[in-house]
Amino acid sequence: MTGGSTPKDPAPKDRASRTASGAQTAIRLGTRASRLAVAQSQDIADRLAKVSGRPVELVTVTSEGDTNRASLASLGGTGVFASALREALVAHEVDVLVHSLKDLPTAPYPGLTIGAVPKRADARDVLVARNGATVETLPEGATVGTGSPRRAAQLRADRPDLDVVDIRGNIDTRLARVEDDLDAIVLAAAGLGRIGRLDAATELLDLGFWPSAPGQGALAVEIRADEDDRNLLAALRKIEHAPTRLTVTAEREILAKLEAGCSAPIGATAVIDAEMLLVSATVYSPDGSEYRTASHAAMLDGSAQDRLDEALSVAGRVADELLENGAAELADLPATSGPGTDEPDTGHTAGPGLATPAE
Ligand SMILES: NCc1[nH]cc(CCC(=O)O)c1CC(=O)O
Repeated sequence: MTGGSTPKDPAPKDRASRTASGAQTAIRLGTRASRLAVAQSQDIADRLAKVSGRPVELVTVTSEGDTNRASLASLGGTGVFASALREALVAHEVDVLVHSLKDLPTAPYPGLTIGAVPKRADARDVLVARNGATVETLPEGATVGTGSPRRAAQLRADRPDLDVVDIRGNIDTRLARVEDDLDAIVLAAAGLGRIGRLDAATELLDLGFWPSAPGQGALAVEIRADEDDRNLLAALRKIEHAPTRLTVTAEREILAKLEAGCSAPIGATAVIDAEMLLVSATVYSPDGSEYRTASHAAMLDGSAQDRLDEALSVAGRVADELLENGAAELADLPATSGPGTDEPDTGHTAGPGLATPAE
């Protein structure tokens, strides 16, 4: 190397939490522009600012899922919302992303990792109906909107007389349909709560009969896998909620094992009760006429890693039992092989099971 006398401006790959002059560097949080995305991003930004002592600035990133009016299914898969954000993260344009965990594909994304899973909000779905109706009191043949095959199957399982209508759009758009042309819609309690509209709910749907999407109500804070900003890493550890990480890991493992996308007709619920992890999942036929449920439990002890391994193992048993009972055929999932033919994790990155819209 021939020593140049005037060093160029160093352009470090990773920014330190302070500049050379001692000023604090802002943490840049990439977000979609939707009301829900901004609400949950701002919530995490506020918490990160508090625990890191640094400013956190929101950077809006537009994705195809936001601009394309076509049905999400035609956009070719899960993660349509996440991909533009993830590209910005990989390119060092932002430092953290906040995702709704249930919209995030289970396959790992090269170069990125989930830096924190904060405490989960309500995992339940809610009914928003005219005249304060509940599922039970909806009039015969009432129209109920949802874009989720799981919710459609659950509604049909309970009330075969209902007219389930496929709807799209953000939460405000969907709420407006109840004023407009529908008798009711089904939404996530967490999303409604985050935009301050939980008052619109006319019934909270019990997870026992209405298990919600794996990871529903939880957020994932994504960072670069090689992030070396120690202040940021410490801040993420402070907003991490270990029981949530554990339960959503179990729920998402079932989705991965069934090779299902985020809108497959699958509900999953994991809870921790007095150090006991209970994991159960239900897979529906699209018309709701049939379903399979499996549940397993285990005591949790040992290190955080032991507990995560146990969660994965319990979830694996749930998935295996569902497959043994024909869940893949029932819901038309690609994972028709059943237990015992575990291939190296190749099936999760592509295939028809992933080419499905977000809920
Ligand atoms: N795909 C839409 C979506 N993604 C995340 C939420 C909010 C709930 C959550 O964060 O789990 C919603 C709205 C809904 O399902 O009603």
